[in-house]
Amino acid sequence: MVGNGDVSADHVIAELIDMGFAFDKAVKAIEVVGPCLDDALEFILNGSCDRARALDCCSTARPRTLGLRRLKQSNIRDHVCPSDKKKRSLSCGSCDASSSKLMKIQARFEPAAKSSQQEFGVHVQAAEPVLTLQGKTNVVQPKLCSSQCGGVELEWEQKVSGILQKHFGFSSLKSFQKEALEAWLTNRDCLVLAATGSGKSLCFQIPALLSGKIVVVISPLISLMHDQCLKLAKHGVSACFLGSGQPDSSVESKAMSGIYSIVYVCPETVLRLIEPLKRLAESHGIALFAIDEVHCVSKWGHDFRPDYRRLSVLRENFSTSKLKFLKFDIPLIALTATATIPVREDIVKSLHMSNETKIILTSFFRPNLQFSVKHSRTSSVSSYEKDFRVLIETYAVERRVKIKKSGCPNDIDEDSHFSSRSLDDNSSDGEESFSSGMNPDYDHDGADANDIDSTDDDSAFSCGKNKLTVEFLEDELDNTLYVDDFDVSCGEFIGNPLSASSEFCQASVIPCKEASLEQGPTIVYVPTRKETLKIAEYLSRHGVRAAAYHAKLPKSHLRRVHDEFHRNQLQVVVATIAFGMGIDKSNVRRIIHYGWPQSLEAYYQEAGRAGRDGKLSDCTLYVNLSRIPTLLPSQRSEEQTKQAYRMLSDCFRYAMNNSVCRSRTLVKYFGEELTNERCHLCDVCVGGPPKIQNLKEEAAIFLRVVKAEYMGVNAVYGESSKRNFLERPNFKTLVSKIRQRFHKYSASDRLWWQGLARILEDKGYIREGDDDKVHVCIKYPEPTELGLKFLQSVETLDAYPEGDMLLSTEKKPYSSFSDWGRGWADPEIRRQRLQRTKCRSWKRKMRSKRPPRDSNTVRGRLSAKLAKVKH
Ligand SMILES: Nc1ncnc2c1ncn2[C@@H]1O[C@H](COP(=O)(O)OP(=O)(O)OP(=O)(O)O)[C@@H](O)[C@H]1O
Ligand SMILES: [Mg+2]
Repeated sequence: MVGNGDVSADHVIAELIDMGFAFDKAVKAIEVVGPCLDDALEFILNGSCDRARALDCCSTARPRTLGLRRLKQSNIRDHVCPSDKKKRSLSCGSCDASSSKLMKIQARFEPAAKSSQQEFGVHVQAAEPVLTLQGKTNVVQPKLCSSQCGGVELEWEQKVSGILQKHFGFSSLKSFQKEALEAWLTNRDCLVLAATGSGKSLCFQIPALLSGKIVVVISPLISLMHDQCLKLAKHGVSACFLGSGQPDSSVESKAMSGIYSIVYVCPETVLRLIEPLKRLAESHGIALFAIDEVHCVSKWGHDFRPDYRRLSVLRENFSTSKLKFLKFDIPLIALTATATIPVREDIVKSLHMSNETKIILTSFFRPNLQFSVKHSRTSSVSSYEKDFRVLIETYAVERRVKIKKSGCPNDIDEDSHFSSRSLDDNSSDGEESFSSGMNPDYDHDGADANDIDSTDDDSAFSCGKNKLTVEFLEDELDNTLYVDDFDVSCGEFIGNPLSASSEFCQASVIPCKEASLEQGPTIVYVPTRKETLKIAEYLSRHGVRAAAYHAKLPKSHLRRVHDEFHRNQLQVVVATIAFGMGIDKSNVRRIIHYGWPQSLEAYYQEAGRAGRDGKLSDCTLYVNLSRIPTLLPSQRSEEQTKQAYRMLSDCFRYAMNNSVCRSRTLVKYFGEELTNERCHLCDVCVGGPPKIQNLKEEAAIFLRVVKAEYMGVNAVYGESSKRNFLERPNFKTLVSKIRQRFHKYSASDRLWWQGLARILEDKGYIREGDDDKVHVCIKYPEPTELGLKFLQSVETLDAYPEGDMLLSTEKKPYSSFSDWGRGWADPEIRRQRLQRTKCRSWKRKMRSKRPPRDSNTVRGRLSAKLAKVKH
């Protein structure tokens, strides 16, 4: 029928697809019930439809939207506001004997509104509000009072277990999830700190299903809310998201009238909706306020959002003192995977969480992630060639296998050059967003004398088949994707059947180092937008199905990347931090950080996208160990800048360290001591630390020079004078002095001394003299008492050389300016350098010979004008 060119059927299918239903589902519905939208809808949602009535209804001119509303509301309302029939009230004596805990737990299941049932006594359990697998309302009959049938705990655990099986396909709760539920059942606020991918979302999803009341979830990103709503719909739970990214204006009023079990909302919107939420609390009951990714509350966190800080209004407005119909303050649950100890304290304080807040702290350790750090300049195509060779080869093998299986190379070839093609497709709507709001506004590390990094030109960019315009070349840190930055086609999700082959069933294999990586996608995180495009283009050119992702790309492109990534159609996404929080795809096998992350929290958060199925996954950090990271977001207060530098410094130390297990360092950063000494997977555990060295002689020289300079300046200007500090030589000058005074070290590398200074600082022998600023690396070293004592002692200084120290001792053409000068004497070095200079001047010449700009574009006209002025 559908395939026979039936126009009305096609029309109905199109409408269904518009509503967000899958094509095959729409086709099947039409085949069964005929080309009637209402009946097709009923068939999809309820899994059945009276065929005779369907035919009858097709001839009735009933407004389509009304039909839809009737279906949705009757289905969902039925269980969101459980009717008298669905409840059993017990005022029996057996209940009187129950403990106070029982009373509290029972209160959980009462609707907040003063309903008629309340007059009959305490409800033991509300009907379970669930949608069946077919999307049909299904009310589980309430059970008898728990004290009658053997224990409250057993009662609710059984109930949860049923919900878990039915909706999510899991056999049991994880212990931290159980603890969080227990806290909620006893009306306590709760702060959950659990590893990425551990399953925090269930802690606030189950209460909605268990109580029949509404759970309001505050979430920072629209893409995250969208993903979660889609998943819930798949699991048969009605949910929606609200915010400026919500295209359907009716969803908000529907949510406020209690249609959805779970309402996701961005912080700005929840602040606006306080009054409607109060009415919702009275009419339907709000079971819980969940604040997801709660580290955004804290100024000390890596992703501070000012609106998150104002969420204390939830406690202020939804407490018994404000709302007389409440029996207890509506509990808050706050969840994050990346909060250091100061951040946790800040969260509890700023959200006005109660003094009895239950803190659930699980291990941050991810046993299936193998961490490693590699040195790379990360800025040139030659680095890409070196660093992405294995990745390209891996996917090439995958392609070959696919071609062999399908026997049709064309199918697969079509997918290459993905990123370029996708961007081209969107060029029209993307143009505006690319050219607006981009400030090349970040601190560059002043390349110092010893840095021999050759800056790359844009040749890699312009020589590709699909040229990218200059509008793509902005170089700013990405803004995190705020709610407004991402629009989605629908925001309303009604439960769909749970697929039998649930991708959420977790594998519980604990990988060992011998295991090899399975096939799966990769996310490459880069610090700037420009690099997302450069690298995606590079990978596409080498046959990898790769796409770029950053907040300023066209929304349609971002949507497509999300979509294709989740459907395994993309092999690599090259992204800024905008593709971080909440990406929950089970089989991500590799996370590559290509450049310095802004903090270890951000790093761990992004690395946490890997291996969510529990299988071995790789997290590699490629950074230029010869450069101090200084890339910071613009528009920060002085205090925030200091904090940002502190976080960068922690990152820098993490990468430089090569003697302590990486996982150990990472979890320690979040205040956890790994029970095992090592993870047995990271590069340090597998490759072992470098050879320990006695650095006494160098340490003594360094301390002596620092002491002499420090004393000298103090002697001239007095100890506490401001001038004293300004006159003090900085680290670079100190190294020059060492080179001048000690012949043995005349050709030594500054990087080596930088590593030594860090070791001395860690030991407490020197300190930073500049108290006004935070530096990633010590800038004005000052000797400490301990350092001066060490100078007098015969103590040795045994230490592992760090990343920069090892790098500086690796063979390289020259290690200092003097060596560089000497290099000209070597004919081979001279030839190479002259070759490079020739190449540069040739490129300059070619640039000047570029064809005239297109007079149809603003840029073209402007450059023509400029050329005129020059002449
Ligand atoms: N009890 C459980 N048993 C098995 N799998 C579970 C359980 N709870 C959650 N999961 C699975 O764990 C995965 C991660 O869940 P979720 O997205 O809630 O993680 P998260 O802790 O919020 O991670 P992130 O910090 O990255 O947001 C999901 O795919 C989910 O299916
Ligand atoms: Mg989460």
